[in-house]
Amino acid sequence: MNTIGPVAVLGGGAWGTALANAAAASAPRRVTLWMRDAGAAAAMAGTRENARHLPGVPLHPGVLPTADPTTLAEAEAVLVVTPAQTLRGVLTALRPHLAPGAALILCAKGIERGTDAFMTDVAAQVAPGASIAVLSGPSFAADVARGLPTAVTLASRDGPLAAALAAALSGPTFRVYHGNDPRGVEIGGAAKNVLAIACGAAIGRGLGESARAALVARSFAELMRFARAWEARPETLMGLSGLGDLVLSAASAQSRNFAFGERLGRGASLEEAAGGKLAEGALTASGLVALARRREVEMPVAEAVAGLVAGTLQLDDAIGGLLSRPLRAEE
Ligand SMILES: NC(=O)c1ccc[n+]([C@@H]2O[C@H](COP(=O)([O-])OP(=O)(O)OC[C@H]3O[C@@H](n4cnc5c(N)ncnc54)[C@H](O)[C@@H]3O)[C@@H](O)[C@H]2O)c1
Ligand SMILES: O=P(O)(O)OC[C@H](O)CO
Repeated sequence: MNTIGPVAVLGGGAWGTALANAAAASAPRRVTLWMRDAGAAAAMAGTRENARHLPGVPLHPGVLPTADPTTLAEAEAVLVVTPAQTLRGVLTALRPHLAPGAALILCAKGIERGTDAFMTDVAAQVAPGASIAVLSGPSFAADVARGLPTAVTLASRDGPLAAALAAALSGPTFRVYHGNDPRGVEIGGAAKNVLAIACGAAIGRGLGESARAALVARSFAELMRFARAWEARPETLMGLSGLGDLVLSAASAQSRNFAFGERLGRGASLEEAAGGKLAEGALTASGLVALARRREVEMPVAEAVAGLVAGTLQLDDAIGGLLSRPLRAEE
C-alpha cells in the first residue's frame, strides 16, 4: 500500500531528475523538483527534459521543476539530492519551507569536508527532530531514468518509516529495499566513491584486471573494518549500498569516480581528471581517512587515494606503497 503523498526532490542534477521521475512513476502524485537556478527550472518545465544532466530522457508528467521554495511545503517526503558538500547549506536554506513532519531522505554519497561529518549527522544538526533516512546503492542515474532494472536501499532508524518510504518509491524496475541501519548505508555510499578512484587509477595505469579484482577485495575489507568501528552492521555493507555499489563503481567507466581515477592513472592532472564533473570520492577521501584514523582503522587504499587527491602522493609511490606492505593473514 502506498501511503506517501506529494514528494519533493532538492537538486536538479542527474540523480535528482532520475529520482523525481521514479517517484512520479511509482504512484500518481505530485513531485516537485526544486532547483536553485530559476532559468534552468523554467527551461526544464518548458522542454520537459533535463538537457544538461539527463539528455534524451523525458520528464515524467507528474514532475514540476521549480526554483520557488514555497512550493515545497506540501511534501510529505523530501529527497535531498544535491552534492554532499552542499547538504548543510541547502538544508539550512530550505528547512524553513518544509513541513515540520516531512521525512528527509538523504541521497548524496559523501562525508562533509572540514567537519568529517556523515550526511545523517549534518541533517540532524540542521533539522533537529526531523525523520531522517538514507537512500543509496548501485544505481547510475541514466540507468534508472531509462527504466533499466535497479535496486537500492533506503534505511532509517525508524524501521516502519523506512519500509513505507521504500514501498512508496518503488516501481516495476526501480526496487527499493529497506533497512534500519542508516549509518551502514551511508558509509557504503561515501566510501565506495573513494575506493572506486583507486580502481580507476589502477586500470588507467595499466595494472590489469587481476590488480583491479585484488583492489576491490582489499577495498571491501577496508570498508568492513571501517563500518565495524563506526557502529554499522557488517551485513549492511555486504548488501547493495556496500558491496553492490563498490562493484558497480569499480567496474564501470560510467562511474565518474572510476573515470576520475582512470584519468589520473593515465597521467592527467587533478583538474584535468575531474573534467568539471562531480567526483564525490575526491572530496570525501580526507574525511574518510580522518574518521578511520580516529578509530584506528587501517585503510591503506583510502589513504593512498587521499594522498593522491591532496597532491601529496604520486601514483607510482602509492602503488609501490601498497605492493610493499607486509604480507599477512587475509582478513
Ligand atoms: N548520478 C548518479 O548516477 C548518482 C547515483 C546515485 C547517487 N548519486 C549522488 O547524488 C548526488 C548528486 O549527484 P548528481 O549525479 O545528481 O550530480 P550532478 O552533477 O548531475 O548534479 C548536481 C546538481 O546539484 C546542483 N547543486 C550544486 N550545488 C548546489 C547548491 N549549493 N544548491 C542547490 N543545488 C546545487 C547542481 O546545480 C546540479 O544540478 C551525489 O552525491 C552523487 O554521489 C548520483
Ligand atoms: O558516477 P559516480 O561514480 O558518482 O557513481 C554514481 C552512483 O553512485 C553509482 O551507484
